[in-house]
Amino acid sequence: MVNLIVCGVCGKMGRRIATLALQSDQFKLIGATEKNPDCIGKDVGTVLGIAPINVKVSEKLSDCIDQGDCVIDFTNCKATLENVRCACENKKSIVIGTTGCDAESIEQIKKLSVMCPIVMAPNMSLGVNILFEIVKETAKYLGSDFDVEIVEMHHRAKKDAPSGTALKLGQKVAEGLGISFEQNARFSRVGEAPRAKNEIGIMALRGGDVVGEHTVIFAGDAERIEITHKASSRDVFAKGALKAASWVVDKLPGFYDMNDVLGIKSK
Ligand SMILES: NC(=O)C1=CN([C@@H]2O[C@H](COP(=O)(O)OP(=O)(O)OC[C@H]3O[C@@H](n4cnc5c(N)ncnc54)[C@H](OP(=O)(O)O)[C@@H]3O)[C@@H](O)[C@H]2O)C=CC1
Ligand SMILES: O=C(O)C1=N[C@H](C(=O)O)C[C@H](O)C1
Repeated sequence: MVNLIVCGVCGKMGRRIATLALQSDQFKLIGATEKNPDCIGKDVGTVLGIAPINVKVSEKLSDCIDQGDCVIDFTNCKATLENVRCACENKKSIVIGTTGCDAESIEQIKKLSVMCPIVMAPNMSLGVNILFEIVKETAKYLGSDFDVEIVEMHHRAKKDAPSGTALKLGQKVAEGLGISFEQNARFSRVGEAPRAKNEIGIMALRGGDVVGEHTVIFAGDAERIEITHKASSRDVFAKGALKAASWVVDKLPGFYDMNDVLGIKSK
């Protein structure tokens, strides 16, 4: 049984993770945090719309970390960094789903992983983690004669753009082609914008209640491959986050991703 703490429990992801954890016999939800003042201090069950569970929503992770084994964080990058620091100082494991972190923040999180085990992944669904490998292999087979464009669509409330998943898909394409992602990524093409060889285009669409859709287009002369993943429920991410929590809880300190959790060996 994993004693679990969910950070961002009143958010779209936090609610699903907490709800599924409460339905599972592998987890005991012993704590939760939130920034939204309408949630802080209330019983977690009450904010989830079920019977009270006798666990209050805290304002800070340090208020509830003691009894926890593992923390799951789906908040924002500033909060994530504070939560990683708190989890690692208290020798607890942490699963991070938050996206939109800059390179410097990710570097700080990696440094903290010498103190505690951390799983960080921009997408916790099985399908997208398989897609990462398919895309890398496809880029390797097709080579630079095929132009790669990545298109993602998410709900109107998403705060970061492009999605963390789209960025990682771009990195996988670059790995497959043996080129630098940073030097070849081209975001939201506008104006006079002829296509350079090896460019990896990334476009972000926002609207409605779209849970998460990613398409990678490989466009050649007179033929095109398009590979799409569509999530129609946040539960695919929430289940992946819980799987990561079960996996990471007894691991040694280190920085892990969903390939480690799912046992996917990247070629
Ligand atoms: N890895 C994956 O598989 C997935 C990753 N994500 C990522 O997860 C993150 C959250 O997504 P989502 O749930 O849709 O976003 P939401 O905005 O719905 O939820 C985030 C919640 O975290 C709260 N929060 C902010 N700061 C703190 C803090 N210091 N302590 C505790 N809680 C805090 C927010 O409160 P307030 O609104 O008051 O700021 C909000 O309730 C995003 O970065 C998203 O991209 C999403 C889906 C899947
Ligand atoms: O904010 C979201 O909703 C999602 N964010 C993740 C990302 O940025 O890649 C994953 C998923 O597509 C949903």
